[in-house]
Amino acid sequence: MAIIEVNGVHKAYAGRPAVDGVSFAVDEGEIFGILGPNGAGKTTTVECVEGLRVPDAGTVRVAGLDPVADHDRVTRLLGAQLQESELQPKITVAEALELYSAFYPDPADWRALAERLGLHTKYGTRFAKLSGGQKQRLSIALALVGNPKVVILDELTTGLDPRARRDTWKLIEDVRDSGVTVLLVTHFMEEASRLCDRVAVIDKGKVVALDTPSGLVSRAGSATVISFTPSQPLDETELDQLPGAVSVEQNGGRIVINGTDETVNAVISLLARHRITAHQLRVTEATLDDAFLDLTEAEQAA
Ligand SMILES: Nc1ncnc2c1ncn2[C@@H]1O[C@H](COP(=O)(O)OP(=O)(O)OP(=O)(O)O)[C@@H](O)[C@H]1O
Repeated sequence: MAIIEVNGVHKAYAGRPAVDGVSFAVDEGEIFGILGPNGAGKTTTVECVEGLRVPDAGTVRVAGLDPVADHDRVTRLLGAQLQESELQPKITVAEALELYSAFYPDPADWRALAERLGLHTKYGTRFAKLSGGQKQRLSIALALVGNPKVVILDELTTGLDPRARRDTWKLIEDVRDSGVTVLLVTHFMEEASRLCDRVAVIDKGKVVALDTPSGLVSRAGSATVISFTPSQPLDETELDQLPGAVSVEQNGGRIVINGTDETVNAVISLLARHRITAHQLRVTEATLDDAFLDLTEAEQAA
């Protein structure tokens, strides 16, 4: 069942469209990613979901409620991550958790939450003295303190080192496993691949693709790249006719074929048939990075 429904949302700033007919639905219990280049309209979209911006056209529903007309009720269902600048540098971890839990009618036990997020040894530490990873954990704790059904996390791991980023991913999985739906805005392909059940790729205010991370990868024009240097020249027509081959390039004796798994098997049979040896045979799989570039490049070139 969809807990967030965004339908044909448009939002312009001073006549310039930032969000241009965006639609998607987030199912209860999933981690749904919004991925896109800078300025694509991701933040504006989630601000419409939070009721912080009013769409010029289209509708948004959170658990069936309008985030603008039913703002108070929606605020109780949604936990949003704070921007760093929204916390006073001198506030301590315990003070921030206690203060924010007082904003909600039915808050979580903030001490249990702090323990779950590994913040219980930092109660007396001022916000300004926390490490980047600890600040992120506090912002997640504050997003969860109101016992939300949905948590919205925007650029969660930007600026974190690889270990802190991985720790944060584990936390997000734990949050989802506890029954909270997660809407995650990210620039990181690895983060989207690892965490998200489904991803909407937004570019220039439009959803250019919506699929599982592996679905997006397999849609990329060239899911598998096969390259090798044959011991003897190969007939180009035969290469072009390989099943699944999207493109074949020959450069200085090296052959590079964009294709599929099926193409890999066909290349091996072709080589065996002609008794040709392949030197430095490499088969690489496309990643979400490739899919993202494929999906957004056409637009950039336009
Ligand atoms: N308050 C505003 N006033 C005017 N223009 C804005 C405002 N907020 C965003 N924009 C413009 O709207 C477009 C979309 O911005 P938005 O912040 O939604 O994109 P984003 O995908 O979240 O980008 P980023 O990844 O860089 O945070 C951009 O061109 C941006 O410059």
